[in-house]
Amino acid sequence: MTEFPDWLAFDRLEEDVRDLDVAFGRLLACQAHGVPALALRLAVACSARLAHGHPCLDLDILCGPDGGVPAGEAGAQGRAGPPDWVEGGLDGCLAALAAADFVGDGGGPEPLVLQGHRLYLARYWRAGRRIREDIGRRLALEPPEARDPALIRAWLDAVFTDPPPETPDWQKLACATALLHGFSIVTGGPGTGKTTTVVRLLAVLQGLARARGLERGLRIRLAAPTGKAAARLNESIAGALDRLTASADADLGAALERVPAEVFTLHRLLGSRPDTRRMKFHAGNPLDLDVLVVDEASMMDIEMMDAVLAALPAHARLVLLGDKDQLASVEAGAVLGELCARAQDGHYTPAQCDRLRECCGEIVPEAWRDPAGTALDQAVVMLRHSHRFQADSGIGRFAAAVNRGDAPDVAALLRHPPDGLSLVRARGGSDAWLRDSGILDGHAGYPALFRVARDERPERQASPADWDRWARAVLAQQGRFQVLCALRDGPWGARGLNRRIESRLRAEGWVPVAEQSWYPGRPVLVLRNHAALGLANGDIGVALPVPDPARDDGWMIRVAFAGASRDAVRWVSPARLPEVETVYALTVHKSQGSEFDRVALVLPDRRSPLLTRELLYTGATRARCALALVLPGEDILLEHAVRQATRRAGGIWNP
Ligand SMILES: Nc1ncnc2c1ncn2[C@@H]1O[C@H](COP(=O)(O)OP(=O)(O)OP(=O)(O)O)[C@@H](O)[C@H]1O
Repeated sequence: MTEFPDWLAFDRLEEDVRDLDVAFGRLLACQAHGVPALALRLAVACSARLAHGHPCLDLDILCGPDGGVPAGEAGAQGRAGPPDWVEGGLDGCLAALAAADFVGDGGGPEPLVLQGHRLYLARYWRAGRRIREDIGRRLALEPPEARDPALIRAWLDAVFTDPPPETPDWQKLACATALLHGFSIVTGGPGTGKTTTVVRLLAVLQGLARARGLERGLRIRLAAPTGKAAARLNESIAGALDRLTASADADLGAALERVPAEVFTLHRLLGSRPDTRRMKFHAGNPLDLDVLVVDEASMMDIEMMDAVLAALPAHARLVLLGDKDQLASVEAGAVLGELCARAQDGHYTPAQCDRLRECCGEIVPEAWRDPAGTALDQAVVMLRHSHRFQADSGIGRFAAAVNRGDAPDVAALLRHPPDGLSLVRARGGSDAWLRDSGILDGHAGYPALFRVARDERPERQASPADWDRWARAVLAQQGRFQVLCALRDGPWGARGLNRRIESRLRAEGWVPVAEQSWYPGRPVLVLRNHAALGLANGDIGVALPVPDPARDDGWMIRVAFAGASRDAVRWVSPARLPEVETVYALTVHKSQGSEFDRVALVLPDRRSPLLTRELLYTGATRARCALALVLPGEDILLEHAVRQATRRAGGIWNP
């Protein structure tokens, strides 16, 4: 085996260099001849950046004042200037890469690609290029439904009958925008009406398709990145359909009947197979559909976006829904964030404003107009009015202040918390915070979960439907309250908190003795996809006792998971479950796509690069009614988190 040259000193890179990254560096070093050590180190750093969600190594950031510390960490480490191993600054890096035969311009077989000042692994560069080209083609497409503005207007007026909560009616504008383009995005914070808007859009699309003689209607599919997000979208689509159907005339009623409520996970939609990256549906075997709506699109990474676009027929529309301000996917590429980078200010051209006015009667205000707007700008609409939070609601105000990076406002809100918001200090080794934050509350906290599991349990001879009903009640209670945290490890991470909460629940008599790991009421988190069981990474189930005549005590434990439709329950034997862990505390990352009535958001007691503005915002907006912020450390940690916006290297939409 070739000796690993110690002059490369990858361990001095000050990156979170993984074994995988070093192995990549070794491979390049073995094959390279006369290549500067700096080029190899940059290649290893580029590979290491992927673990932080960056699809590329941005040399301007690396050589800039923050010194290339992974996004958001510069302040935490207080370092100024590039790291020591970057010899000769930006010019030195560019010269080293120019001399490396493993770096190309994307046209050849080289494993790395340099574009301007950004270094990519070729695989991600190619995926980014395919995404740009595909979205560009769909933006240029004029869908058949877009050709008759008067008919569009008639249909939009038929579905938007309530007085709008704001002027202009951004939901109506979002519908019109999505009708006019083969690719569109509706972004907005929690409860801004993304689902409501898309149900109206789909009804209008079906109405317009029928009007142009397409009797079979459009083939529409709804999807979301995770099972949890898919289940939630299924519920809210079904609710929105019910509400619209209640006041619909015959034409609208017929169109609504053709709007599906079933939601697929993206993996299921694409036909993912175990142990291979290849999907059943791809460019050579495209999906058979006309419209695809993907919710929670902020969770889509670059590879998933690439796979979805590839599998979508050329004529099909893609509508992405999501909150651009949420945490991006853990994998590389904040695709939605990049695509929505200019959404805040609209940038609609005069021609687009005229078209929108013709199609929906709404006038885009001057502040959102821009004669230099791009094709992508015209296809993105940001909804701004939350129907979930009143203007004075604690959660809404807190989330908005965090999103603005307004640390003084966040501090002021926590000094005099409005309804729905509370600050709980966890100090001096005392467990009082467990009670103060609602975790031990008998009506709303975890004891309520055990109470429903114990008190509402059916009689032994009850019917299967009764057992399912009970399981649904337990799962509904599980969805009412959740402890969230920033980290996995450490006393204030998910692992430490789970142990602490479980032992406290044991002390209070809810959880049985330590040896009994599968006890009634134990909530568990699935850590791996399991296609055969229909379980996805991130699904949460609850262990419950059900009758088993074959056993001496007459009972066995099964884990109940919510099924695909509203009343369905999947019962799984613990022995068949893939990797799971107890989940009294869930990381904010894993909670994406879920919502709870009440949330206790526990911060760590020291600074962490993971504790960012996006994480706080995402955690806070998982709560519908009440948010308790638990602070075990100094207030300054919260201030740092609010100021620490994730700075991803971008590089997908504008390489
Ligand atoms: N124009 C509107 N007028 C009145 N109520 C509305 C309107 N739009 C949405 N709502 C209500 O606001 C709530 C949230 O709407 P919706 O679920 O569509 O938002 P969302 O952006 O998809 O939310 P999230 O993704 O955070 O779940 C629903 O109860 C819905 O009925």
